[in-house]
Amino acid sequence: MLDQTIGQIRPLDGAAMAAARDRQARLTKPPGSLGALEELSVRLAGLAGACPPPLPEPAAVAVFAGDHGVHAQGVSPWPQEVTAQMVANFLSGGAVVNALARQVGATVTVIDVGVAATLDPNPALVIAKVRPGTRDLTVEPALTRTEVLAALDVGITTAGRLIDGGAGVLVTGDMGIANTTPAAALIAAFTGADPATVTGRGTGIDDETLARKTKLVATALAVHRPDSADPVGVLAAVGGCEHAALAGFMLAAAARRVPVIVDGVIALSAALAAVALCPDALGALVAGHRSVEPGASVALAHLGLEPVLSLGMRLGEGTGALLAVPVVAGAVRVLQEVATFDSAGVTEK
Ligand SMILES: Cc1cc2ncn([C@H]3O[C@H](COP(=O)(O)O)[C@@H](O)[C@H]3O)c2cc1C
Ligand SMILES: O=C(O)c1cccnc1
Repeated sequence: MLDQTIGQIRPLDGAAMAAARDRQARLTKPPGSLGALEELSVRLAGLAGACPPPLPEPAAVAVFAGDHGVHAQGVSPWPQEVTAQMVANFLSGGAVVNALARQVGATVTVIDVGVAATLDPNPALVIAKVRPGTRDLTVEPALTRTEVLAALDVGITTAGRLIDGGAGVLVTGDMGIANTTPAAALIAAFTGADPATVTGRGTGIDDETLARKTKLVATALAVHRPDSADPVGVLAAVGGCEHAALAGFMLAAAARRVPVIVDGVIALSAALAAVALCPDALGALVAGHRSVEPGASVALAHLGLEPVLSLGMRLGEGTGALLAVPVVAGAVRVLQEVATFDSAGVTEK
């Protein structure tokens, strides 16, 4: 599915982007007065191949859940069983992602792509477990290449289902205790940044644990020497099931020319993998927010994306990206509905 998906991804449509720029200049407002909304509307026109593009709604967030062998190294203050417990919380509607999804009218889909525990059957849970938790990336590859391809397929299938079900914009979500460690390793591998500049406190670790976590990321890179020209190999060496699934999810959105709002450091590490697999996938990505996790800013800079929001958030689950949904929709609605100087009879300067 990966090759087929990548084969469908095309660059942004230059004519639609030019039409959107031209229209932004004729709307009844001083040119440039909508700041980043204007360039956002231009990109969305380029993605849709139409000016104006369709409203990016309804939104659908997919929360990919997985566990991590590196948890055994004490990189997170939280026990591994919290991953499965939070999945149950998502399914009963009690997590932050559920509240914020309700706020913006988004559906929440939860996918077990690699949770260690066997989860109770629930009609609302998609079980697509590639393996029950990854291997410890500080001693051996976290995943095999075959497992990475399977997880990429889970993301591709999920995006396809949501788009077929009518979603106009996709939102990335993640759950996996310890998953900021593989995220940091992926960001270092794809950007070449130093482990110390990309490793952060995750759910809230003390100075001593942060120093150890940073060393573990450096060890993983030294053990595997991941080659950024081989993104599947990088995901296998130092990634996770949810990271790979998120990369597939973004690629499938790009293939279907549907925007995908990217959440925090886990999603951004996956975005680096997606763009390494297919550079034109970048056109479909909207950075929802700037997580305070340091690797997030390194990844954003590498991708050349300016986030919509900056709220000092560091939760994951898709929460920051969900809050950006109305802003992204607003950028399109302006292009669709605002009168031009000509049509409204407003005098230009
Ligand atoms: C109750 C709870 C809810 C969460 N929701 C998202 N995360 C976030 O924190 C985890 C990553 O941080 P670290 O690498 O430090 O473990 C992931 O599960 C991520 O989604 C949560 C974490 C916890 C504890
Ligand atoms: O950036 C994030 O999304 C994030 C940060 C810390 C822990 N979990 C997620």
